Amino acid sequence: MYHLACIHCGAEYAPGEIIYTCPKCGHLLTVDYDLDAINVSREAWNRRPISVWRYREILPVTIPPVTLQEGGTPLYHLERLGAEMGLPHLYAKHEGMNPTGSFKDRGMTVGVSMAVQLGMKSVACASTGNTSASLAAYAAKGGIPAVVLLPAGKVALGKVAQALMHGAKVIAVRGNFDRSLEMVRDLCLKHGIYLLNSVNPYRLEGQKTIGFEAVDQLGDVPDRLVLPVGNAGNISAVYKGLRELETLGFIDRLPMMTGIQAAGSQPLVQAIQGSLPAVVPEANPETVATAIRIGAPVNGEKALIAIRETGGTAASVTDEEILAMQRDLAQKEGIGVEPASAASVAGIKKLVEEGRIDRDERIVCVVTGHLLKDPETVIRQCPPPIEIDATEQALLSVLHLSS
Ligand SMILES: Cc1ncc(COP(=O)(O)O)c(C=O)c1O
Ligand SMILES: N[C@@H](CCOP(=O)(O)O)C(=O)O
Repeated sequence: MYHLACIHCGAEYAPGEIIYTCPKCGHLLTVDYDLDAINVSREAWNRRPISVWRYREILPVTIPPVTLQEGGTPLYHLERLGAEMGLPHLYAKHEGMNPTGSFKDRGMTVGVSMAVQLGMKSVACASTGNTSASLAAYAAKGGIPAVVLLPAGKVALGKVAQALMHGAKVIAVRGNFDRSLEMVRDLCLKHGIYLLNSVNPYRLEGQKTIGFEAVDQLGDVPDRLVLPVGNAGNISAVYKGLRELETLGFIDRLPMMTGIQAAGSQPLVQAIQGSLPAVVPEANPETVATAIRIGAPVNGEKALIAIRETGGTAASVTDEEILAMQRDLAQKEGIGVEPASAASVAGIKKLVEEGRIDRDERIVCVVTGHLLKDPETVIRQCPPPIEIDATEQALLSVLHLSS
């Protein structure tokens, strides 16, 4: 059993109400479960395959879900990079290994299932790319039409390709992501379309399972969980889920939630570092990590709570640091991620160099999206293939081998 609740005024709403913010005070909503009434054990969960749906008792979906077998992503021990940074217990949870290549699939399996459960006939989102790719795929699986609004010219090629191929109506807005989100929110409210951005509290329920899996795979609660932050939904979702595990008595402490933003787009970092009561939007966000090119994070209020309540922190990294870490992950660990995803590990490198974290911590960095999402940024960084004549001599010559 669950209901919707306002995180600010505490007003409660029936689970079937199609609302995204509190009608009384305008603040964000959350999904509140009656955790005392939930009959589940960790042993029962552990007997199920690791996936979003292992944790179905604390998810809102009651119908057979719209699923593409999301979750169950690998947790890698970053032995080489960890040794270089002096962090023996550094891990990466590779969310790029989800069906459409990002963590958004965890949210969309729940979000699109809820759209069906609530009888909605169409779905929409604004996106810097991954949300649209994921929504398009899950809407296709669920048999519902999808509309996606993208900031024109600012979305990585792989993501646009996915949204188009999965059959969404793709609209490029001459404006940034924040403006696109305003437009789609209006559209959904006025035209009865189901909004599946992270302001939808049900969608975030799916994303909280990243934290559950990290705990299950590590066999313990990490000391620190590090996420790249854009609209701030993911860090908020993971924190909420782990609070629920704590209330259930399945874990006895929470990790320090740590958010990393790009230097050109860091309103959450400024709020944390300046001890501000709220996130002040950045009017002109800019970064090579287009996934997190977001100036007005809609979940800022939730993210501030997640970081402050767990003694976590927030830091920013430059585009150069992001790209250097993207190459390091690829070339020293074999892990291919898109730029925004590398921000979490780049952030940890910076925090440890600045002496802001303990080297003995067990740290899980969430790397959020796959390398192939943004091939253009990869190609720009790497030397081109060496073209040769189709002869053995030419081949040996470029390899500096003699015949
Ligand atoms: C690859 C990637 N990483 C990180 C983020 C940031 O997640 P959030 O918006 O939940 O903070 C996004 C989207 O915003 C993303 O697509
Ligand atoms: N990176 C995101 C942007 C925000 O989407 P949200 O719905 O998770 O807030 C994207 O991929 O579009």
